[in-house]
Amino acid sequence: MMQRSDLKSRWVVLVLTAVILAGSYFNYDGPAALKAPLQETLHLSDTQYNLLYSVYSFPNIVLPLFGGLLVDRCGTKASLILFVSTIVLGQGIFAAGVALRRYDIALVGRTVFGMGGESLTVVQTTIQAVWFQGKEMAFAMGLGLTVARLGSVINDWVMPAIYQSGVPGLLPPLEPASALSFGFFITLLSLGCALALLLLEVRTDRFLAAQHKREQAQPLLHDTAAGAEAVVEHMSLADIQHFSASYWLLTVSCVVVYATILPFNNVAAGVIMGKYGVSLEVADRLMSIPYLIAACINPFMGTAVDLLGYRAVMLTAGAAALAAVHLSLAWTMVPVVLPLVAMGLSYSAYAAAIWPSIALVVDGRAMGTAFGLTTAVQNGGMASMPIAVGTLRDTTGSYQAVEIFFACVAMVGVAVGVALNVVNHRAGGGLNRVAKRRDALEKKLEAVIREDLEADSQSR
Ligand SMILES: NCCCC[C@H](NC(=O)[C@@H](N)CC(=O)O)C(=O)O
Repeated sequence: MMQRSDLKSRWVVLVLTAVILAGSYFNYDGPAALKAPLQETLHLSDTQYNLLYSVYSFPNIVLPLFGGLLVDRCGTKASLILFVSTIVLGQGIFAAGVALRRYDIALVGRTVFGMGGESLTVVQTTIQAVWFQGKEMAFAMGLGLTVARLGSVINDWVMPAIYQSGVPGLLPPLEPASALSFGFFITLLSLGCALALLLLEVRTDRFLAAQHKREQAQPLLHDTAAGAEAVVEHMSLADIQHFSASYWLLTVSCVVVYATILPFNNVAAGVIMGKYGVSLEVADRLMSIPYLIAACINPFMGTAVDLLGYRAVMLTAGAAALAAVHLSLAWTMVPVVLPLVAMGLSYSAYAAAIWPSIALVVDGRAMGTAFGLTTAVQNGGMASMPIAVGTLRDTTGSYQAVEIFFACVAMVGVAVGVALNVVNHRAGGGLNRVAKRRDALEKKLEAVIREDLEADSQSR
């Protein structure tokens, strides 16, 4: 039966989903690019400024799970429009709050933005998984992540520039709300792409339904259907208990390994300055190396995964390399560029393997819930990591203990990866096989069954 992944329009879907997420990542990092002007304009302490990020993160320890359930129950189309509209609304409220010099309104804006932001990642990943299943899934997810991360990088350049010069005739200079209003226009661009995607999905539904009808009209498929209607079961929270051991191991791996990458970025400048004695400006530039490297090579890592498989091996190797990176930052004085480049490579390898793996170990109707649950648990890890890191740094007075801690967490990721390889091997080793080959095998099997049924119906 023809599927979405057989259609050429999947490449349009890839572009649209990538731009949608880039709009979200662009605005997530908005406060960081405008830290000083925001603190000055709204008279914010460091704690109040950090709260702009905490109110984004904390609800997301739970929300993406329900976001994912919504994706499975109501479909990707409705969920996509809902989550993109939520980030538009959130960014609008945030910009208005800053324009009105109302910190409370700004906080409400960031909270609403967060309610859409992470669930948007879930629906975006689900859409890519559906459109690229058995095809170039890891490449598509890698390219999507690259574009999204570019959204963060562009934000770092564009926001301060708009703050300085405004937009002639439209937005006044030296006003943080101007830059944030520009961010609001970017969310409108995401909404435009979401609407275009909605149209494409509706047309695709019609096309595939017509195609399906035509296939059912063939005598063979009358036989297989035997007059029975396909039952579409709806996903419920209780169905989570049926997720496989591989899924749970992937989720634990995602929490621990991501906890050694993204939260490291928050303290990277401090680690580099403390250890190598460079200025804040130099440390800021150096700390962008891992994300830049990852952004450049994500699509290639994705292609490697699509062509070779070895997902479980790759995510275990990624965790091991991250442990080595953190140990070298704790105990050696190698030029700092080396561990930072190695971190970018390992992050990219890990990300290329983990997200497509989740799509492979769950049933299609549970995909949104599975991505949602993993994202929710992952956010739990990322919300608690800064607290652990801050406490370690305050009690020991140095970043060495922090780096050893990061390395230990990465080693837990290695142990989970080894367990995943064993469990998955016992279950047939699907994670380490090439998805295309699985697809081909399934098609071969389908053809054999089809031939059998045809022979059967002729002999009757
Ligand atoms: N299509 C996969 C998208 C996930 C990419 C991943 N993002 C996350 O894990 C987010 N849930 C958390 C975050 O962005 O902070 C990434 O590697 O950025």
